[in-house]
Amino acid sequence: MHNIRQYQVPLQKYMAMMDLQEMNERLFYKLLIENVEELLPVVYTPTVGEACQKYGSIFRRPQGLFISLKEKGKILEVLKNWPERNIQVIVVTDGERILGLGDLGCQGMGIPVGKLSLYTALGGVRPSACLPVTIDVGTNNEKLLKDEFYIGLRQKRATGQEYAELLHEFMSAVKQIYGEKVLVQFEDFANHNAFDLLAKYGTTHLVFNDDIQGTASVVLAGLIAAQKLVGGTLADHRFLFLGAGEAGTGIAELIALEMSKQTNVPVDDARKNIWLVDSKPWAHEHEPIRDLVDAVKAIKPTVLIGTSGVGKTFTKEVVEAMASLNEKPIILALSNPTSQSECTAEEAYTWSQGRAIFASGSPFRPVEYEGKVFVPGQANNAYIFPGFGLGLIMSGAIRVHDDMLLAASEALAAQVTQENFNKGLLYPPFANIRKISAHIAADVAAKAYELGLATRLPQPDDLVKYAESCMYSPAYRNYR
Ligand SMILES: O=C([O-])CC(=O)C(=O)O
Ligand SMILES: [Mg+2]
Repeated sequence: MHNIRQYQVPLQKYMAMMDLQEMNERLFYKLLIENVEELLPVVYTPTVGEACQKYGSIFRRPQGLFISLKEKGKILEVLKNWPERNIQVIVVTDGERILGLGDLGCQGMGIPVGKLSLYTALGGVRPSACLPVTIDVGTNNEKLLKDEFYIGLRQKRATGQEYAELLHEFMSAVKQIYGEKVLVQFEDFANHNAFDLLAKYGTTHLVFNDDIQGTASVVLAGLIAAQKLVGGTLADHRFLFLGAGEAGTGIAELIALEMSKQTNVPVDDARKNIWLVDSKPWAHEHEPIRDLVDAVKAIKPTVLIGTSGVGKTFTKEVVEAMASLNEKPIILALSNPTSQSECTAEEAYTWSQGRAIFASGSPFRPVEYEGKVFVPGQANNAYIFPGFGLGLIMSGAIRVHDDMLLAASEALAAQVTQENFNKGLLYPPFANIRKISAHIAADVAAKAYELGLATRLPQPDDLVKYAESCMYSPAYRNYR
């Protein structure tokens, strides 16, 4: 750590950590686990975003498997080149929508690599069981196409049938070589492909989309926890979203599902409390409203959620309108990385005179406002997906079910202590993340057994203990 801390520039810390991962995997994970709050923003959001933008010029060795259009018809063979056979989790991207940064083509590889290192560090999945994959169908990023250091195919993105066939070959090959229980996590695909792939493979494969389902689960956990701060239940709230993409609609659907379970109302009725700016699938009867401030004034939401990928859209006017409507406005600025955040923590607290309950997608430092210190929560997907994946793996689940997402949200919300609430936190500190992941894994596994989707039988008596016993630990031995 002393060595890593010599670097002032986050990207240099990132490169030093990637070198360490390559050179001494055990030490990499030991550092990451023991210094998780300090290193998470280095190996993951926000620094990983910058790393992807500059991936070609900081390239050292391939850290994952690239599968390009040129490998069409040979994907099974390509997979066989990977040195490990016993794969449990694949994180795959096509690089079209990396965080809120757009199309980075092949340079998106930093995301599967980073997410899988969190599967290991936070969820205890063995490093050798993790496979990062980037599907290279080209890029529409003109700057990258002209960049001498670009590492991918220099062509416009393949779409339509050509795209679908490559993805289908990949999904079939993966099941053929690694079996039915391999978890495939889709990450940072563009909206249309993300929804299509999840719908298409959800019934035949064990698939999970972190941007839709993981984000939904982590945000729902924060909202369940927030009820302890503001009182009442989810059904007492009105939600307004800016951005109806993967995250926005994913969160909205999961909130509606949870509300409908809590209050026994049909999901369609629960949806009436949720509004998305510019959304077709969620359209309500209402005259058109042009901008967000007017939407806030007209809808009078108690919760404002930013999932647009566009920074600085929660302006002073917007936050002030939320604060004038609510004693404790809940404001979630979820777009990543920090540059795309809808507002900063400081803006949320200052413009609401210290009344906002705020969380963001990317980390912000504590803020002092009128002598009081506010610690912003981070609605970080890393709270959920590592434990969620571990729960699927340890129960031998063969499909993902929405009720498992609800179980994960409730498990995470239950880990927020009174002491955390006293500081205004909606999420527990990351320092305890392995314990949190074990609890999430246990509850997800329990749900898999309950739904008849688990294949590891008999069901262990104590699922938390069992989860802990499954977790990889980078322990050093004492030699005499
Ligand atoms: O990476 C994160 O922290 C959340 C995420 O998946 C994204 O923004 O695409
Ligand atoms: Mg993502």
